[in-house]
Amino acid sequence: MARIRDESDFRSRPSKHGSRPRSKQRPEHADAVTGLVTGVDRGRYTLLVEDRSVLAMKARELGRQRAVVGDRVDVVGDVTGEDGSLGRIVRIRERTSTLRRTADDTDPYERIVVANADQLVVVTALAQPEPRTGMIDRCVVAAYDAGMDVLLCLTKADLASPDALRGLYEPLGVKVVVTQSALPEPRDVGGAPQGEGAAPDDGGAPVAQDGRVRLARDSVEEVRSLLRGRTSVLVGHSGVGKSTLINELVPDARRATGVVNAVTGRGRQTSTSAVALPLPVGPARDLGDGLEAADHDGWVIDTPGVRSFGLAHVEVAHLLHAFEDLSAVAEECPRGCTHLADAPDCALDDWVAASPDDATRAPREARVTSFRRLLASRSGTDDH
Ligand SMILES: Nc1nc2c(ncn2[C@@H]2O[C@H](COP(=O)(O)OP(=O)(O)OP(=O)(O)O)[C@@H](O)[C@H]2O)c(=O)[nH]1
Ligand SMILES: [Zn+2]
Repeated sequence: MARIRDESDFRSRPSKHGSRPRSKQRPEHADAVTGLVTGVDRGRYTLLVEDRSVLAMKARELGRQRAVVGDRVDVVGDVTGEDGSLGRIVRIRERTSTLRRTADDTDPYERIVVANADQLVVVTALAQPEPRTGMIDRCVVAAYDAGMDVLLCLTKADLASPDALRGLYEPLGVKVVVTQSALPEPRDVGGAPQGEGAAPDDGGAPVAQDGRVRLARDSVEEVRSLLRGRTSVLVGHSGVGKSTLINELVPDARRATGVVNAVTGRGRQTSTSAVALPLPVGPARDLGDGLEAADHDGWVIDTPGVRSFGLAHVEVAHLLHAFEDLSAVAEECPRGCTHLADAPDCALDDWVAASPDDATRAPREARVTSFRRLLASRSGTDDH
């Protein structure tokens, strides 16, 4: 069978300096199998290979290349997934997308956060904590720059209205979905509320065993329908309800992340590593003991450590390409135009001014204003 040559052909040539004989498979890695990186923790990778969870490390020949969650990799060695087994990652497949963030105060490196994802889900509470548009803007910029779609998931709609935020982001083509806590269930007269889903005595929203509120079922299923068949990265500030949502979408999240925990031997997953969870096709599905490929339809990637995106690496021209209409208009801009509100003779202003009627002007204006907000957020200082 013909085999495509790639960099591993080069890397596995015998060294001029060493005379150590190569093992039989090494030059070709003909026995390599493909896996999906679902977790990374301190140099140990959790992979899904067929329907097995396999632990692996990087082969030396990968050099400084780093695999990240979402990567497809070729792995050799012990890929049984049995206790104590360890495979070796010999190749990282070409990525269809890379979600990056620039170095910031707390992290001096530019990092690829996740590979091969096609949707960024920005989880934002409508209240408690108050929404921060600066953070949402930066997420939108990072996603569009990576060629990913954005889904804005507005939580806690039982506490505040989503209308104002919709108005800010729908003009940018951002899809918006709204979740809220479940209404209190009518209680049996004389019967004490019991177990999961039971209403607390104050008549507030039902609370799960872990103390979190239960979410309205239809709102969770609407989110699920928007995640189906896709690889989605969820980001959000602490307290916005991201874990609550993930637990409802992937009831086995804890068991699934247990795969990662087994690696470190610690009770909890580290707070800085992303983890990919298989999205069950429906609410009642149980994944069983393993990550059964047939039982899921899409991946939900949780990023506990990512609270913001440094965007210094994002170029204006590249970002503009995510907006076809604005990109065409901006062809008429003076050279070096920043396209910001104070830019002289920016064609975006002419475009709004040239609206044939009020019904056209309002959405054009909203789109330009929102786009300029995104541009301004690249500085990374606009944290409100
Ligand atoms: N009223 C209301 N409260 C909610 C809703 N969703 C989540 N909460 C509550 O908000 C609080 C924070 O939710 P979490 O899911 O822990 O938030 P998180 O974003 O995962 O935050 P960290 O765990 O700090 O990363 C919890 O007390 C939840 O019960 C909602 O739709 N409505
Ligand atoms: Zn311009």
